[in-house]
Amino acid sequence: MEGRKVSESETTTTHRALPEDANPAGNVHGGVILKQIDLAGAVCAMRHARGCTVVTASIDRMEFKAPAHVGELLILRASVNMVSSKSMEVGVRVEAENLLTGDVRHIASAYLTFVSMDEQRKPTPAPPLILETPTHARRNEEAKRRRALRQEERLRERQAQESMAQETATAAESTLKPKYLY
Ligand SMILES: CC(=O)SCCNC(=O)CCNC(=O)[C@H](O)C(C)(C)COP(=O)(O)OP(=O)(O)OC[C@H]1O[C@@H](n2cnc3c(N)ncnc32)[C@H](O)[C@@H]1OP(=O)(O)O
Repeated sequence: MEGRKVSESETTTTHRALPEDANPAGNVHGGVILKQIDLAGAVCAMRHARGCTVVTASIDRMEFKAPAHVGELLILRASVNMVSSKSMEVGVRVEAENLLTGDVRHIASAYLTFVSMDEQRKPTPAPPLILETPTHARRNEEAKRRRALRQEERLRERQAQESMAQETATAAESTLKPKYLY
């Protein structure tokens, strides 16, 4: 499959924060920002996987570094950091621009994993990623480390679920058995 350059899918989207996006104090809800992150990331992933749809498989833990306020413009910049076989890590940086003063603040950064899907809605390979700059190479290295950590975490969770299921089955079996046999 032919590779695709990082610059071919880089995406910038904006969202003007309106009163319905915020709490009574005028701070934009985290969920609103998260939705915009997911949308921007999906556009970027779809541009990379052109011709396939994508689904969000995971969003890494994220922190809100500063509040965004009603009236401000959220600016979301998304780019593909890494492609493995069927999944892509997309990084999204969110800034808030005060349209009156021009002041811009970093609000949050997030890393999302999207999976490209074929017409039968089955995971399908995504085009390899062509890195063009030292920044792309650095982000790619960091993304590989995050992928390894994610895989370890998923394995740990699966093992914990399996051992819990085993304990539940054992407990159910012991309550079914009569306690005293005469
Ligand atoms: C419009 C939207 O955004 S949809 C919004 C919400 N998202 C969804 O509804 C997605 C629901 N989840 C699913 O459909 C499935 O769990 C999928 C498609 C994400 C993965 O399905 P699986 O059967 O696990 O697929 P499979 O084992 O073949 O893995 C496919 C790829 O997904 C990756 N993957 C699967 N689960 C995860 C996860 N939790 N986090 C990160 N990557 C994941 C795998 O590593 C693999 O990538 P790779 O080939 O590059 O290594």
